[in-house]
Amino acid sequence: MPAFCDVALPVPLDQTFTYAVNGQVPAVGARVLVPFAGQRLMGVVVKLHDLAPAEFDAKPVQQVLDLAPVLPGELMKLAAWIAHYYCAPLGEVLRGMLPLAAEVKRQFLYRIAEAGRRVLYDGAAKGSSRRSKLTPEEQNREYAVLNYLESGEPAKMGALRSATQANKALLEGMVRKKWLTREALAEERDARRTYRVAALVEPEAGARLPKLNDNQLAVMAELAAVGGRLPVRDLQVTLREAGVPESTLGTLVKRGLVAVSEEAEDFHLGGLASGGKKHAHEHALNEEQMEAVGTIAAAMEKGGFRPHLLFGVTGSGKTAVYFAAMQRALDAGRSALLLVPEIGLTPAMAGQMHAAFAGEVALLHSQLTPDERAEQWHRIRRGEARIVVGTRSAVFAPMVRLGLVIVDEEHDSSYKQEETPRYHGRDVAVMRAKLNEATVVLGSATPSLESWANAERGRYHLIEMHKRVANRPLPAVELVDMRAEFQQVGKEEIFSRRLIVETQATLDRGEQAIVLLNRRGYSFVVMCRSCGEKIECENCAISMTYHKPVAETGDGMAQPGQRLECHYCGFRRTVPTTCPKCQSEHLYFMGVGSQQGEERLQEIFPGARIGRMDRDTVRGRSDMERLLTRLHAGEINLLVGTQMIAKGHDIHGVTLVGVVGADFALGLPDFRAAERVFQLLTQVSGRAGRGELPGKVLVQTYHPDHYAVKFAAEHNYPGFVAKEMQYRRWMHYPPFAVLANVIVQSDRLEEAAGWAATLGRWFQKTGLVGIKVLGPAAAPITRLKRIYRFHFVLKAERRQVLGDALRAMMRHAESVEIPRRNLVVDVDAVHLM
Ligand SMILES: Nc1ncnc2c1ncn2[C@@H]1O[C@H](COP(=O)(O)OP(=O)(O)OP(=O)(O)O)[C@@H](O)[C@H]1O
Ligand SMILES: [Zn+2]
Repeated sequence: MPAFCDVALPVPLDQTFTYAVNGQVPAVGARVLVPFAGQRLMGVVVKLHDLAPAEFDAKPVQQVLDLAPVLPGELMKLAAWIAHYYCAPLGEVLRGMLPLAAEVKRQFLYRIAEAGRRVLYDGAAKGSSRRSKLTPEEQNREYAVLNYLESGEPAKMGALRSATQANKALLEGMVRKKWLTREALAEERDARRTYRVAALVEPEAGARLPKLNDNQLAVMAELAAVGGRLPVRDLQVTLREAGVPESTLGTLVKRGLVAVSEEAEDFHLGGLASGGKKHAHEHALNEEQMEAVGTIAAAMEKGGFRPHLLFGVTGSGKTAVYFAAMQRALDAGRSALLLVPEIGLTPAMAGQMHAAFAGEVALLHSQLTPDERAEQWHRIRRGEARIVVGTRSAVFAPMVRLGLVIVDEEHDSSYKQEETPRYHGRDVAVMRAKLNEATVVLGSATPSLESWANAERGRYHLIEMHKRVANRPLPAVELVDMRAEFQQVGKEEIFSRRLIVETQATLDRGEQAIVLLNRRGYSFVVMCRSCGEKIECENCAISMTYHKPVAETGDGMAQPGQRLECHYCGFRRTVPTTCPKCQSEHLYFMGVGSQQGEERLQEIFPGARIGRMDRDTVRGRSDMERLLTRLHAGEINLLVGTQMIAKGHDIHGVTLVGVVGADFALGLPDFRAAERVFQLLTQVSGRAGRGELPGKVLVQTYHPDHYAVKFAAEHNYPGFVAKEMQYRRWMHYPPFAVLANVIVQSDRLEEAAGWAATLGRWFQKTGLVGIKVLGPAAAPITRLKRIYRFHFVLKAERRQVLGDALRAMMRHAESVEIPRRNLVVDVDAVHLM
C-alpha cells in the first residue's frame, strides 16, 4: 500500500503537495479533500508513492471523494500538457476541467466501524469518556448513533441527524475516533431533468378574444413575440423586469390561454430561432460539401491523429459539413465534439444540433448552473451523450471513444481563456485529438494565421470550399472614403450619403439591412473642452462610455438609466455636468456607439423597424433568440449592432450590410490589429446575400488603401494572408515566432514598477539565448480594476526555449519573493493590452 499521494490543488503555485494516505488509498485521478493553509481544499491525486517528504511531516488526506478516477487517463495527460505548455499550476488546470465542485457538498453515508462496535458492546466508551470533552448528553447521542447503525447498514447523514439529533460535528468526531466510517455517496443524478415551458394555447376557430388586463396582455405579448413558447424561468425574468407579478401566469393558465408543460432539459433549444428554414442536415450536400465530408470521413476511417483546416467562405455551408461528419463518427461507434465560440450568440447552431441528433446531444456552455453542468458531464462520461456541443471549456468533456473534434470559427478570440489557466481552446482541442488519436477539423472563413501557417507547412490537411451554397454570389463590397465624404459634406456625419441611399432603397424593396457599429453605448469618450481631460474609470485607465437613458426599448425591456460606464470593470457613475478635474461646463461627448447609431437611424428612417444587438440589449440567450426570431420573421428590417451581428447568423432577407468605423481598430497597439479588422470585415460582409437575393456591402473607412480593408473588400483571404505573413516574418511575430506576454501587477504602483524592474535586470543579466525580451514597459492598459500593470513580451523561435525561459523567470521571481499571483504568464497571448 503506498504511503503517500501527491495532490494537485487549485492554488496559484506551480507544484503539487504530498499527503499521507489515510486508510483508503485513492486512485490517481480521484478527488480528495486535504488540509491546506487552514482550509479544506479539494484536489486531484496525480501520483501515489512511498517517498516521505524530507522537510516536513505529511498531513493525512481527510477524505477520498471518489472510489474510481473521475478523470480518465487521457484527460490527466491533457492537464499535464496544459500545465507545462501554458506554465499554469496543474491544480488550477484540473479545477477548470472538473465541473463537479457542486458535488462536494453531496450526501455522506456513515457506517459503524469495528471500534464503534466495541464501544457499543463492551462499554469501552467509559474509559474514553473520562478523557472526552463531550457532555453526557452528547455521549448519549453518540450511543444513539452507534445503536442506529448497529445492523451494519449505512445511513445518510440526514437520516442519522433526524433519528438521533447528532449534528455534523459530532458525527465527524466519531469518524476521527474511528468509531464510524464515512463515504461520499456518488449520487446518480437524473440527467433527464425536466423544466417548465409556457406556451400560448391556440384559440378555437371563431372564439372571441377574451378581455385581458395590462399584466395579462404583457405576458401574452411576450410569448407571442418569441413564437409562442418560452421556458417559464426565462419568462419570469422578463416579467420581473417589466414589473408584472408572477401570479399573472397562473391566472392565464386557469383561463386556458396559456399552457405550462414539463419538457426534458436537453430539448429546449430545438427549432428555436432558425426562422422556419431548413436545418443544415436536411440539405442534400453539394459537391464541395461532399468532398469535404469525404475527406474527413476517410481520415476517421484511417484512424490516428489527423488535423484538418476547413477554409470555407461565408455561407459555403460549413455547418452541414460538420453535421455529416459527426454523423459518420456516430455511425462508426465514436463520439464527436463540436466547439463553438458562444452558444448564446448562435442559438440556431444548438437548435439544429438537437434537431439532427436529439437525445445524443449534450450542451455545455457558460449559462449552465453548476448542477446542470455536472449532469451533462455525467451523461457524457457514461457514454449516453455522444455528441457534445459547447464553448471553450467543453474541450474537457469526458467523451467516450472520441473520434472527431471540430472547432467552428477557429479564429474567434473567445476560445482564449483570459484567466488562469490561460489556454487556447482551439489549440487544446488539437492536442486533445492527438492524445485520442482522433480527427480534428478547424473551420473558418477567415482562419487564424497560426492555423493557415500550419496548413502551409503541411501539418494540417487543407480543405477548401470556395463557393457559397446554391451558387449564390458573395456580396459586392464597396468602400466609402470618409475623408472625401467629409470634404464634400463639410461636416462629420455618422452615416455617409451612400449608406443612407442604399439603406433606404433596401427598405423600400422590402429587404433587410444590417449596420455594424462596433462600440456599445452612446458615446465612448467624454472629454472636457477646457482642460482636454477624458473622464476615466476610477479603477481603470480607460475612458468611460456614456449611455443614454432608455425608459423602454421596443422589446419592452427595462434598461438602466443614464450613466457613464467602464466597459472593462463595469463601474458606473452618474453623468457629471462639469469636468471633474477643472469644473468647466464644457463636456464634449465623442465617438459614436451602437445606441447613438440606433437613435440616428430612427431619425433618418422613421418608418424602419429597427432592432439593436449588443451587450446592452442582449444579456442572455433568450434575448438573442427573441431578436433573431423577429429578424427571421422580417419584423425587424434594420438591425444595428456591435460585432455580435457578425457571428455566423444566417438571415436570408439581409441584402445590405453597412460598416461604420470598424477600421478604427487598425490603430490599436497590437500586432494582430490588421488580422482582426480583416476578419471582422469579412465576417460581417458574409451576413449579406445568404438567401435568394444577392447582397451588397458598404464599408465606410478612413483607410481605403490599407491592405486589410482592400483585401476584405475583394474577398481575398489568400491575398491578405500572404501580405500579413510577410509582415509577421519581418517582425518576428507569430506564426514565425512563439510569444508570451508577462504581466507584473500590483494594486500598488511602486510595487508593480519595482518588480518589473527587478525582472528586467534579471533578464538583462541572464542573457537568455534564443529569446528576445521586450520591456519592461507600462502595459497598454496601465491600470485595470485598480491593479497597476507592467509587461514584458518574450519572443523565441523555438517553443522549448520560450518555456524554459519562462520557468527560469518564475523561479527567479519566487526567489526574490514576487508572489505568483502578481505575475501573469500568458503563453501565445491573443491580446497584448
Ligand atoms: N447543400 C446546400 N444547399 C442549399 N443550402 C444549403 C446547403 N448546405 C447548407 N445550406 C444552407 O446554407 C446556409 C449557410 O450555411 P452555413 O450557415 O453553414 O454557412 P457557413 O459556411 O457556416 O457560413 P459562415 O462562415 O458565414 O457562418 C444555411 O442556411 C444552410 O442551411
Ligand atoms: Zn473600470
